[in-house]
Parts: sequence; C-alpha cells; structure tokens
Amino acid sequence: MSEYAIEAAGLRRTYRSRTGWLRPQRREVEAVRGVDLTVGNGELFGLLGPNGAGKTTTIKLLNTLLIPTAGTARICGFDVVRQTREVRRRIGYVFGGDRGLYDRLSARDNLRYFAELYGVPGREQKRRIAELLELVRLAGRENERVEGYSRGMRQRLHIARGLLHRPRVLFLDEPSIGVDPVAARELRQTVADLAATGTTVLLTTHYMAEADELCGRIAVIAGGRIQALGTPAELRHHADGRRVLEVEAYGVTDERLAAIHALPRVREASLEVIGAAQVLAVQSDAGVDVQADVLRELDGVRLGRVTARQPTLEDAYVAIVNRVDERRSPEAVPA
Ligand SMILES: Nc1ncnc2c1ncn2[C@@H]1O[C@H](COP(=O)(O)OP(=O)(O)OP(=O)(O)O)[C@@H](O)[C@H]1O
Repeated sequence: MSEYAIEAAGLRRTYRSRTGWLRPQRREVEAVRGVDLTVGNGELFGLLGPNGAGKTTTIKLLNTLLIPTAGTARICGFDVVRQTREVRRRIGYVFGGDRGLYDRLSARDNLRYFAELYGVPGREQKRRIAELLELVRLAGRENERVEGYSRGMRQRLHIARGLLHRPRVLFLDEPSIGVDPVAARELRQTVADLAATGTTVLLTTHYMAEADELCGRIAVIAGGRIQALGTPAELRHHADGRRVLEVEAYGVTDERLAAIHALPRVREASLEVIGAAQVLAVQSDAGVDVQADVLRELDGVRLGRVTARQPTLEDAYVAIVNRVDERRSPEAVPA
C-alpha cells in the first residue's frame, strides 16, 4: 500500500472559455496554480478557502473529473490521469446540496440502487447498507421516502452513497452547505465517525470552525495556491502578536468596511453576518488600540457590544486570505 492516500505535485488547471457574442473573447482563468500536497492514510484533511479559491477544482483534479493542465497527482499510489480506473475504484465523491438522490424512493432503496450501479456484489449489499445506515445515523428511518428528509439527513445519505463501494479516500465537498446548525453538528459527528473507520477524508469547507473541529491538518487555499498548511494550532500562529476589536453593528456597508481596513494601524477588517447583526472584527498589532479610529468610521451606524479579545483561528484565516488578496494578480487574463 502506498504511504500516502493523496499526493499532488505542481498541480495546475486553467479553464479556457469564450465570453461575449458580438466580439467573442477568449478568457483564461487559472483556477489552480501549483498545488503540492500529501495526505496520509486515514487522515482527515481540510481544504479551506474563500469563494473561487480553487477548492472544487483541486478536488476534481484529484478525483479524475478534470485533467490537470500541468503537474501530477496520485491516489493510493495510482496516477489520476494514467490509471483512472484504479483511482476511481478507491475513491468516493460527495458534494454539497441535495441533488442526486431519488426522492420517491426510501433511503434503503436509494442505497440499493446505487450499490447495484457501483457493482457492489449482491451478497454484500444488505450488510453494507445496514452498516452505512448505522454510520450515518439513519438506521430506523431507512424505509421512509427521501422526499420527507431534512437537508441534513439527505446529506448524510449522500455520504452513505459515496461509501457503498468501500472507498479508501472520500472527497467531501462543502457537505454542510445550506444545512442548519443542529444538522451541521450531526453531520460533523458523521464525518468524525467515518474518519474513525480509517477512511481518508478530504473535506472542503468555507467554515473555519468546522475544519478546526474535524481536521488533523488544514490547507488554506486562496488564489489557486496553498497559502498555509498545518494543524489548527500551527495555523493559529498566523495571528500571533495581534489583538482583535469586535464590534456588533447593524448596517455596515462595503465602503465603510474598506475605509476601516484602510486605516493606518488596522491590519485586517472582516465582517460576518450572525442573525440580524453584523460582527465586525478588526485586527491590529497587540499593543495598538484602534477603537477610537474604528468608531469614528462607524459614525451613524447602529452599534451593539464592543469588545477586545485574543485572536482565534478564524482571525488567522482572515489574515492568511487577505494577505493573498492584497498581492494578487488579476485572476482572468484575456487570451
Ligand atoms: N468550468 C469553469 N469554467 C471557467 N471558470 C471556472 C470553471 N469552474 C470554476 N471556474 C473558476 O475557477 C476559479 C476557482 O473555482 P473553484 O470552483 O475551484 O473554487 P472554490 O474554491 O471551489 O469556490 P467555491 O467555494 O465558490 O465553490 C473561480 O474563479 C471560478 O470562477
């Protein structure tokens, strides 16, 4: 058995497309710009990054759905371009959202159908399906039609589907997208249980908290490149020596956020929407108090609590990703 479940070296992918009708222009988007990565057998590895960072493209290169423009990748030692069949036998792919299941069928019948499709031998099907229903905590609900399932239950059923043929490596692309917080917690439990069975999991997510809770190591990807890679504790160091001012607000515009970010002693400024409120997090160097400057920029905006706190992993993530935005070359170049 290969030492690594996933290996990527210099992986690149450029999309070429045409835009415009009257004066068509060829455009190239370098979605993945040289990714080097190794994931050990049985690891639960997170790929984290903002929209358009290149996460899905990276996954599709690794799971043989896209061919790399350059570079190589191996799954369990098999080359994703030259040994696709060997690779496909060893991988499962589950993506977010709730398409791809048969609503009129029960969970069990969905799994039976896909087991047939994936060539799971008849005598094994029953046991495997029962095992998986147990793993994704749908045992007891397996005879109900999927149309009555919540999003979280559907997502867990998707995971079961992706595991029917006992893949060594499971790609989980944004599993918690559109799922409510309680269901997301159940989903995280399923992913943790799955990793405990020894399956290697590559998980992509927008949510740092999710990656922090689940993953042994995380790669932060932005602008098509890995910007930082390590355990959650190691990544946290990217915000060492910072302090964070947190302001609850209602109605901060993009312009105001940009103005705060541009303040001379501000290192980062980010905005998160939590229910009806916005939470503005402003990073500065540890010894620097930017509160007065920030509040001046927020003049006229309704504010709630203002607190100073130590940086979290989320702040480290913002620092890593913003660093990229600042020095980023244009993403699309006319061909
Ligand atoms: N089929 C395609 N044709 C052209 N450009 C594409 C295509 N798919 C993705 N892109 C572009 O490639 C870049 C990376 O996209 P990708 O979907 O890999 O990012 P992502 O990190 O998965 O983002 P998200 O979190 O939004 O899904 C983006 O700029 C995107 O617009």
